[in-house]
Amino acid sequence: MYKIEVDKPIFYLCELLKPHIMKISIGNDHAGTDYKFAVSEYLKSKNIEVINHGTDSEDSVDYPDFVHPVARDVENGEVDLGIIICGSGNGASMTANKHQGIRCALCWTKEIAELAREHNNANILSIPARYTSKAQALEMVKVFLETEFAGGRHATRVGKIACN
Ligand SMILES: O=C(CO)[C@H](O)[C@H](O)[C@H](O)COP(=O)(O)O
Repeated sequence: MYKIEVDKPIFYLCELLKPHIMKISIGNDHAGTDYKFAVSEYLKSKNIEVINHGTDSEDSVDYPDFVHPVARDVENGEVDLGIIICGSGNGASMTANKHQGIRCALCWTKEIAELAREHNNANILSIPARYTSKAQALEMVKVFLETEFAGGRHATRVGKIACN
């Protein structure tokens, strides 16, 4: 029986070189407040710093007011990724994608969230709180943070998204 010894120094070096998601910007409208708190708690449990742009209440608000700050954080490189949460996710992702440096993905399954990172190098996840469970939302956040962009043929395509 052959026992494969993982060469420890190399193994740990590879782990160290993996991009660590250390800071996330998050924003939501009144339909996403409850989910925002659950997501924030999850992120903090993973030692990820959370920049919370609100809203923190369930009083009716206008989602662009809470999405633009997240998009600015991401495109300015102040955070690693962004998360926006509202009822359908549509208005929030439309708002975020108005920003030049943003590729915001509206996701409703963990598979779609995984592909948003792997194939599209998405840098903001838009969560439809009224159409996913909290468990699904947390699964999507987990896979969104853990999945790296595959590059290759996908990089060529992502490079063609921007229109002047
Ligand atoms: O599209 C939206 C914003 O991204 C969301 O679905 C909003 O949460 C929704 O439009 C809010 O609707 P409400 O009737 O004012 O609660």
